[in-house]
Amino acid sequence: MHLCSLGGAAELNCPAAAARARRTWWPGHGGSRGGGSRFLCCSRSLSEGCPSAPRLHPHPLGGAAPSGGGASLVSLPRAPSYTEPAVAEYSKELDVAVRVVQMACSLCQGVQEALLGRGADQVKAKEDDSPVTVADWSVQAAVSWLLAESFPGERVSIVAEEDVRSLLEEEEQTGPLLDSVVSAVNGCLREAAAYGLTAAAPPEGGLGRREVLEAIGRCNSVGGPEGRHWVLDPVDGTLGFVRGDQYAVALALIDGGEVVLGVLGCPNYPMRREWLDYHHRYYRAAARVAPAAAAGGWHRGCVMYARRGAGEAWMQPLGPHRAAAAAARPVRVSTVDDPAAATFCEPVEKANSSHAFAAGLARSVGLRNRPLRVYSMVKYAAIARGDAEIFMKFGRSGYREKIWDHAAGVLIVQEAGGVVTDAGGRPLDFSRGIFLDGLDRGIVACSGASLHAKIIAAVDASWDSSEL
Ligand SMILES: Nc1ncnc2c1ncn2[C@@H]1O[C@H](COP(=O)(O)O)[C@@H](OP(=O)(O)O)[C@H]1O
Ligand SMILES: [Mg+2]
Repeated sequence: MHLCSLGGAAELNCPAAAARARRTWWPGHGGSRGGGSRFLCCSRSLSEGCPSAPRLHPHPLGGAAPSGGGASLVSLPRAPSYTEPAVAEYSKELDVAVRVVQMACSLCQGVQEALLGRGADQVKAKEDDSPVTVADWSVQAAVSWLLAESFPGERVSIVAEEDVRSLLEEEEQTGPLLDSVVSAVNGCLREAAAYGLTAAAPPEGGLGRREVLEAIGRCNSVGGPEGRHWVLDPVDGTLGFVRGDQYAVALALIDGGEVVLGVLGCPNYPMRREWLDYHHRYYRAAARVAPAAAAGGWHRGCVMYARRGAGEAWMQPLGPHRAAAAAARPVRVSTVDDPAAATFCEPVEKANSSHAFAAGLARSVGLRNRPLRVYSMVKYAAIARGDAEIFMKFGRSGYREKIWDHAAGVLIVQEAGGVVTDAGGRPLDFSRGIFLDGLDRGIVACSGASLHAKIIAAVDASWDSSEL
């Protein structure tokens, strides 16, 4: 199946697409019913010789419910089944997940802005000393609520990082916190219509303390090999978040132990690579002086998403649904396979991954570029869209990686054409519950098989002499 571009010469030249457009018009990709859409499914394959078929992939959200801004995703009828069954699988889940992550990113942006203005007293420490903020609990509550309301009648299982107990303990020790969370959650849910999730809007008056606590507490699933489990890291890279730097909102769906869809919201990772080197505070300052440039969206972050087996991954800018979906585009890993030209990513914090071991590997493989040190799963996003070629993580011995720190990013990289395994070259196993148990030494994500093979061989060659 291929797509014809709606509204341009391609569509006019394609009778199959035009006829289908008259019969069943669905905005495959974020357009309104009145026009402005980019894609329309054409039933003729490339081999059947549609003269105008550009080599475009159908957008993965195309087979789901209509995506006009303000429409209720859940209450409107499903799109006609022009997509093949395999392609349509999980399309509603992916559509909802993208909208939910968009809303969560918007919530985070508000909290981060306030946090940077107000200072460190807004940042709390968890039992393991890692930071946590209003955003972590608020996103978890909002996502939990939105998923439950979007899939009524289903038992929605969610594995997520935060828990109610730590929120209540914090409230007891350091003062009012829950009210800030309730207010952030309601602020987020009030935007449901703008993101096309009207059916998931909160009741009049908003959610109360009890409902917010319940929503957070519902995310206590432990995952595993059976059934469906949503996997959420509400704010991945909280240290980056509190420092005004990169962080991610990560949502994945595991079905039968396999990651079947992944959505990664990266609020400070702009759509255009050339803006990457600028700190996001600079974008905001620049946007104030030149609002026209801001309207172009160059300063905003992005949301990436993929569905297992589709062989493609997509990216859209942050923002309400209609505009964001209209600006979506596919992403692909880099084609660089010469180590001398490749860039590798690693965590900023050397406590989270050995910089020394990675530097040794880089030398032995012939990587010459400076490492790209980035907080959070934004590293996976960088690989998926070709901003870097390699991501390596070697935690200290005994550290157990959690599924919410990897599930969404791994799938997006794989579907964008990359390879992700443990450092022994084996696939990551997301079927074992909360932890990525059985992981051999570390995690290696690469844009291609050749670089991946070189890194894996280098790990083997140097592991015994390392202190890991
Ligand atoms: N000692 C450790 N070793 C490896 N990873 C760790 C770690 N301590 C925390 N992490 C994980 O690393 C994540 C941050 O990744 P990175 O270092 O790449 O930015 C944290 O996510 P959270 O910030 O969501 O807690 C946390 O899950
Ligand atoms: Mg995390």
